[in-house]
Amino acid sequence: MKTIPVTCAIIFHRGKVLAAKRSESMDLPGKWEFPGGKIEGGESPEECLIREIQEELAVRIKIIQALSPVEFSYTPGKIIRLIPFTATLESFDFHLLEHEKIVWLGENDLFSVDWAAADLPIVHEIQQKWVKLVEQNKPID
Ligand SMILES: Nc1nc2c([nH]c(=O)n2[C@@H]2O[C@H](COP(=O)(O)OP(=O)(O)OP(=O)(O)O)[C@@H](O)[C@H]2O)c(=O)[nH]1
Repeated sequence: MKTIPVTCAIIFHRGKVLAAKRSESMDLPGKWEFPGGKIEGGESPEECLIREIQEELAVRIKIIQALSPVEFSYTPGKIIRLIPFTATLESFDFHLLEHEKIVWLGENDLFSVDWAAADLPIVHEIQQKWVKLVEQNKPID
């Protein structure tokens, strides 16, 4: 069975987290996710995630901490290992280079979008740890 490692960023800003809607040209069109992508040869998960967020949203992030990875299969014979990290923003000028739209979700609307199935355990973990994560993912200045 092939396992594909995919990183994703839970970007905190002003007490909310960023969710991104996959566009028609992507897999799982119309589903919501945490932006990120597949690890490419030789890079660490953190290097992958910083690169993917630049490529998809044109912003720089600072990685803060790892959450629990999720393994999920959409297609027989293929497993995605989704590796989440919380992060803060180091630049703010978003350009949506792949996604259809983004929204910022607070604690009470975490489940208001149609998440990709693999993301649901991550959203539950975020909800459980919400207060601590908001505190730990505040910019220092
Ligand atoms: N980035 C990302 N991918 C996710 C999430 N949840 C989830 O099921 N996936 C799935 O993970 C797979 C890889 O994601 P991707 O398409 O963003 O990877 P990528 O940018 O490297 O794309 P590529 O296929 O063009 O090289 C896709 O099948 C996607 O649907 C998520 O929260 N973030």
